[in-house]
Order: sequence, then C-alpha cells, then structure tokens
Amino acid sequence: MSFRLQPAAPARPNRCQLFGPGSRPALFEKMAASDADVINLDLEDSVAPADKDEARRNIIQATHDVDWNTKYLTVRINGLDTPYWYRDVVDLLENASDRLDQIMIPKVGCAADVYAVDALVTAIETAKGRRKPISLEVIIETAAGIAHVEEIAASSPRLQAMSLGAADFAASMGMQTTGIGGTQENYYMHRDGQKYWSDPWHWAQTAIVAACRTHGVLPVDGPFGDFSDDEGFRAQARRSATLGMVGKWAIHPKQIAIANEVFTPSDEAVAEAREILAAMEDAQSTGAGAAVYKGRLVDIASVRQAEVIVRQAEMIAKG
Ligand SMILES: CC(C)(COP(=O)(O)OP(=O)(O)OC[C@H]1O[C@@H](n2cnc3c(N)ncnc32)[C@H](O)[C@@H]1OP(=O)(O)O)[C@@H](O)C(=O)NCCC(=O)NCCSC(=O)C[C@H](O)C(=O)O
Ligand SMILES: [Mg+2]
Repeated sequence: MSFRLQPAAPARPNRCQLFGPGSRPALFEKMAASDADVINLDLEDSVAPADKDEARRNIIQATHDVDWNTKYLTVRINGLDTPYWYRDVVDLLENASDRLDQIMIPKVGCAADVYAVDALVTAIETAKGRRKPISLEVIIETAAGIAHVEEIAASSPRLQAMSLGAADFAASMGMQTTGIGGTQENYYMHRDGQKYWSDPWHWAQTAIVAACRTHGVLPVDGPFGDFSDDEGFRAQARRSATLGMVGKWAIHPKQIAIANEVFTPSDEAVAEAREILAAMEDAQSTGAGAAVYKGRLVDIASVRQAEVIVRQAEMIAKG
C-alpha cells in the first residue's frame, strides 16, 4: 500500500438504483415500495422538455408526501449544457424536504462541472439553513468524462457514487451500436470459424472502478436497456461485480431482484471467505505467512480479498 491510504467508500448498500421519470408520479409509491437500495427520480432524459417544470414539482412534492422508508433518495438533474440544471438545483434545494439525500449530475466531463454544482448546492444549503448536507453522484457517459475520470472522482467531498451511462457513452464515443450495455453483436474475436464475444464496456468500467477506489467513491454500473433479457442483465451485473462495482441501475422493476442477488455476496462466497480468514489465522499463529486452502495458496493478500466479501455482506445485512 502507498503511504497514502486508500479511503473507504460510503458504507451503505447501493446494489440497485431504480430509475423513474419525474413526469410519472404514479410510479413513485411503487418505487418506494420496491427492494431497490437507491431511488433515482429523473429530471433529465426520460422527461420531455415541455414536462420539466411539472416533473420538478412532482419530485419536490414526493419528497414531502411519499414514505421513502430507508431508500437513498436521489434526483438526476439536467446536464450543465442545458438551460434547466440551475433551476433543478435551486428548486430542489429550496423546496424539497430533508428526505432528499443526493443529486445526480449527468454527463460530467471534468472536475469543474462538479465544482459548479457543489458551489450552488453549498450556497443554497447555507442560505436556507438546510441541516442535512446533500451528497452528489455523477454519471460518466462522455468521452471527456472517461478521459478525466480520476479528477472527477477527486472533485468534491460530497461525491459518493459514480456510474457508467452506457447509452450516452456509446453515442459520445461514436460507437457503432444502439444497444445499452451488454453484448454487442459486432464486438467479437474470430478463430477457427467461431465467434467469441468480448465486452466493449470493460475498459470504461475498470477505469471508473480504479478512479473510485482511489478516492473513496462507490463505482456503479449503469443501465441495461433490454429489460426482457434477464440472463443478459445478470451476466452484465456479474461482470461488473467481479470488477469491483457495488451495484447496477434498474430501468424496470424486473431488474431489481437480479441486481440485489448479484451484488449481495452469496452464502457460499461468505463461508469461503470466512474459511480463508480462519486458515490464515491458524497459519499466522504458527508464524507462517501463507497457508494452503483447498489446494491453493492463501496469504495476507487473500485475507484482504476475503475481508472485502465479509465486509460487504455485513454492511448489506445491517442495511
Ligand atoms: C421502461 C418503462 C417506460 C416501462 O414502463 P411500463 O410500460 O409502465 O412498464 P410495465 O407495463 O412493464 O410495468 C409493469 C409494472 O411495473 C410498474 N413500473 C414500470 N416502471 C417502473 C419503475 N421505473 N419503477 C417502479 N415501477 C415501475 C408499472 O407501473 C407496472 O405496475 P402495475 O401496473 O402495478 O403492475 C418504465 O419502466 C420506465 O419509465 N423506466 C425508467 C426509465 C428511465 O428512468 N430512464 C432513464 C434512465 S436510463 C438513461 O437515462 C440512460 C443513461 O443516462 C445512459 O446514457 O446510459
Ligand atoms: Mg445518459
């Protein structure tokens, strides 16, 4: 480990972020009653320009009226290149109840984007005497966002989470696909007459995970558009969890249970992690720095790996 220790990310469950348009208030009670850890009420792309004002009013009302229970309640504002975003922040911070936890900033391209929102949030919080500080989350979904991902991860002490937005990311990168996440037909290797599909999102995900882990931010996988494809969603979520992401968006309630299952360490994984910890404790009590567990080497690094799984399971169990 470097002399500079790796900060811990916020210790709260973030296995599934359920999205719903701010212009469909009929969905809010259903979202609140769902099993998602995080709720993202949207003011951005799922809301038509003519509906922005009403969507803002719906969301503010819902922070007062809906019982969000233990959900982490987030609102996605409009991008900083639009005329809507400042009004989103001002109206929310001046009128939403203290139930509002977080603001999500889409299409962040550099640290200054986060700085601008942070400055506005800070001014309104102070002016209005809001007691609960609002946290921020960002979406990396442009070429600039991924090019500046580390400075974005370091941009504000309010920053708690960072997602990959596959649809806008693909558009910004000029990728030849209309798919949102998952396997892309033309992204394959070819050998001996066989196609082997690869993962075009992998490199962006690992860049996000590295930036987040360096700065104590939760790395999250974004949307998987084909909500009829459960196994495609599960495979994408499993790849993300294996890479170190803590959760995934759901753009339809069907996806919540799969995300929760994948991002909760299984009983078998937790049992194995505990066995590794026990094996290493035995080894260390005899002065050994390594041991053999089920025919494979385990050492002090294995302890750190096992602790990740046990800590994750304990944090989720606590809620
Ligand atoms: C995708 C949807 C438009 C589908 O809505 P609908 O046609 O109503 O779905 P169903 O009839 O299958 O719904 C079945 C029941 O589930 C309820 N429902 C539907 N959606 C939600 C929801 N989001 N939360 C809670 N409950 C929901 C229906 O009311 C039905 O209930 P019942 O009648 O009682 O059985 C819709 O799901 C939707 O709007 N999804 C969210 C879209 C969204 O927010 N998109 C923005 C995020 S993705 C993005 O922005 C891309 C990203 O930025 C990037 O660049 O990658
Ligand atoms: Mg987007």
